[in-house]
Amino acid sequence: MRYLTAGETHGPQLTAIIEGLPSNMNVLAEEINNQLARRQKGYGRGLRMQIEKDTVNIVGGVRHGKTTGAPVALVVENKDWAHWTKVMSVEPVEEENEGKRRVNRPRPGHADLNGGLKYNQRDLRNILERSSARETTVRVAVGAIARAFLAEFGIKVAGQVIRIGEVEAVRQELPLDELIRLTEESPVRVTDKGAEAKMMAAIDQAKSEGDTLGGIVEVIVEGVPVGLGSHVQWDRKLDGRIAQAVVSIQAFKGVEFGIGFEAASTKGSKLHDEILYSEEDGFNRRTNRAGGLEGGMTTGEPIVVRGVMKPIATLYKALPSVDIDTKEVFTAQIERSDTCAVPAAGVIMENVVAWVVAQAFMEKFGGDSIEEIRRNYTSYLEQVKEY
Ligand SMILES: Cc1cc2nc3c(=O)[nH]c(=O)nc-3n(C[C@H](O)[C@H](O)[C@H](O)COP(=O)(O)O)c2cc1C
Ligand SMILES: C=C(O[C@@H]1CC(C(=O)O)=C[C@@H](OP(=O)(O)O)[C@H]1O)C(=O)O
Repeated sequence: MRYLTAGETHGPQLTAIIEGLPSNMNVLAEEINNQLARRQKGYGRGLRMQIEKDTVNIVGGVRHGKTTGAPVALVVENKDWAHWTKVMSVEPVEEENEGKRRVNRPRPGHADLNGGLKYNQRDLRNILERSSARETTVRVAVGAIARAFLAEFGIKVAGQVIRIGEVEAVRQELPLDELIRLTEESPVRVTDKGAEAKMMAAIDQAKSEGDTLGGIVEVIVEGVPVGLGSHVQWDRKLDGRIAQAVVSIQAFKGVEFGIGFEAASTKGSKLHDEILYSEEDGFNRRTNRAGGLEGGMTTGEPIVVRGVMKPIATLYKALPSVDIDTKEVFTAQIERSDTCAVPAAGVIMENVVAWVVAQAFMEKFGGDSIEEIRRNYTSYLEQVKEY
């Protein structure tokens, strides 16, 4: 399975094409819209989220709510396009519009300068339009389909915010449904009410200072069988593939699994998850410090992965930059911007991780219809049970 996205942040729409989904799988616009709505929430976002009302248009590969095996095409419209039609027009614009909203003072931390130099663009809008995290709308729509696929096999995905700026949330070990319920109620997607208030105050303060904040989000995938991914080739290792998906989210700079970076200062005897066996549960572990992955393969324990998001690049109190025309020192251009997008990014991370796990599941149990995959899966579970 693979997918591509296209579209600009202020263009008419974002598009995704997914290739390789099995037939006879339920794909409901309502489920996709639910994920899109989750992505739009989250304390700290700018005015754009009040303009958009993201909903999906399924324009290929699905009939009467089920996949046919053909590529699935998804479209999400930009409501903001109405305000940008002239600036963004695909036709050459008239002279009077030519200079309007041209970007010539690159923002440190964004893609503007590198993209301008690389693609030889003198209007950096041609870079920012595509580097913008607006693109994640359709990645989330794709992830919603991956989640629906995983749900057919009892696999669930959830997420929570662990840190915003200097405020860390106390992590509770909760049943996944409870975690989902509590984080859905929280504007910053935490279960720790004390941290919630402090995080919101930190975002307000950063905003009033023209500054921005980053943070850490955690994603948990429960119900995965042992043996997704593989140890035999570098690009089949599932931890590596999940890491790639996480760091591909705009502004994500780090990733860790299970106990993560703490592993560096933990002795082996205190780190590795002891192997247990019982008739009822088969092979299992008392602990899950590995975060559900060993040797690039799932252990059967939940996948636990965290991603680090840097602070938003566009600062209302802009940083020094250089005008690409005059080469003079100026402050960077200010585009309308978020103060903190960590809670929203947590939803994005859930969905990109769901995609990679669904992809690995398809590789292992793959078939052309959901029925064929179910047969393959059931037979593998028998093999594992009898091992
Ligand atoms: C949900 C989300 C919202 C974002 N909003 C903004 C924003 O309003 N302004 C901004 O400068 N960057 C924002 N970013 C981050 C930029 O898109 C990102 O920093 C930029 O594309 C450069 O890529 P890099 O940070 O991965 O190197 C956002 C990222 C995410 C995930
Ligand atoms: C549009 C979204 O996020 C955008 C991501 C983004 C960036 O630079 O990444 C910059 C802002 O764009 P705008 O100037 O249009 O407000 C955010 O709003 C979205 O998440 O749907």
